[in-house]
Amino acid sequence: MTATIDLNDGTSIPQLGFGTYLVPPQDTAATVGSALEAGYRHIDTAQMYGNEAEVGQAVADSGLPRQELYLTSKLDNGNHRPDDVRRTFEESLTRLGLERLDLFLIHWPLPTRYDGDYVSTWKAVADLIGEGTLRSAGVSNFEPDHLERIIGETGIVPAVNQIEVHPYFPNERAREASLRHGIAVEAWGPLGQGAVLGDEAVASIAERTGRTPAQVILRWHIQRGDIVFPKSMNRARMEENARIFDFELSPEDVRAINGLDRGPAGRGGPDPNTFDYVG
Ligand SMILES: NC(=O)C1=CN([C@@H]2O[C@H](COP(=O)(O)OP(=O)(O)OC[C@H]3O[C@@H](n4cnc5c(N)ncnc54)[C@H](OP(=O)(O)O)[C@@H]3O)[C@@H](O)[C@H]2O)C=CC1
Ligand SMILES: O=C(O)C(=O)[C@@H](O)[C@H](O)C(=O)CO
Repeated sequence: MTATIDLNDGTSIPQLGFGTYLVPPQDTAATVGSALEAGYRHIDTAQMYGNEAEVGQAVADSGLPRQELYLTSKLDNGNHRPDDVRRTFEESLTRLGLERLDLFLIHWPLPTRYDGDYVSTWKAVADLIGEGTLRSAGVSNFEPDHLERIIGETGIVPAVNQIEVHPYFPNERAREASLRHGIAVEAWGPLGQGAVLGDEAVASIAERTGRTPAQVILRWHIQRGDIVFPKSMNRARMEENARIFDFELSPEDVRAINGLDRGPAGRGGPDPNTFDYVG
């Protein structure tokens, strides 16, 4: 169903996955189960989403061999203190019913919290590698300055940076800073959390190519080399979002979608420089 992307630590990740933000816990086992049936093998969750246990339930119920699956979770904003990193990572493993996670990310840098000390948090996350319980360590919502600090002060380069990326907010500064360090880019909100789906330019490309707007947008991401995990609670849309490896956008279509960039106004989510929410 999908291509894979090689990470800088020698592992690889399926380029297409399934997102679980705002999938309520009571619906998660069925929704993720449906995504696994539809062929998804990469699931993105987070401590913050409150649905790790139900993701784990879907994985167990699927009967799929563990090595066929790629599972990511993220450190919640209240768990940045180094002592809390290991403890809550182990709690995530327990909730997920796993012996090993494929990827664990610092969810937000929280530069205005914990005295701005996300460097110690990064060191604690990276230290989890090598104990057999985590394959790859990364970050999320890290801006160029945050990346420079953690790499400069620890010498450890994250495997991925999961950032907001979509046609209205291609986030080129953070994307290029990541790629310059060999850090793979995971595009969260690849459909602009729904906002890009009604775009006229996208609709006209969709009509001409016989695809849907979601497929056109997701294909644009794939051709850029970004890792995506669209979320849908609808089985038909899950299947639609996965049928993106049997066509190609022309250079003209790619240029037209690149032209939808709205600059900073296109950002749909919080600004990582100021976001300091701790639940
Ligand atoms: N690291 C971070 O800070 C963040 C990470 N994420 C991760 O990224 C994932 C993806 O981002 P997300 O915020 O969910 O937004 P997406 O860009 O994936 O958009 C999801 C929305 O689009 C709708 N949708 C999906 N497919 C289609 C389709 N084919 N046609 C029409 N509508 C569609 C969904 O509705 P419906 O369910 O009804 O189909 C939902 O409303 C998250 O689920 C999460 O795992 C997200 C935000 C922040
Ligand atoms: O979904 C995530 O992973 C997030 O971090 C966001 O939901 C973020 O917390 C947010 O948008 C809060 O309004």
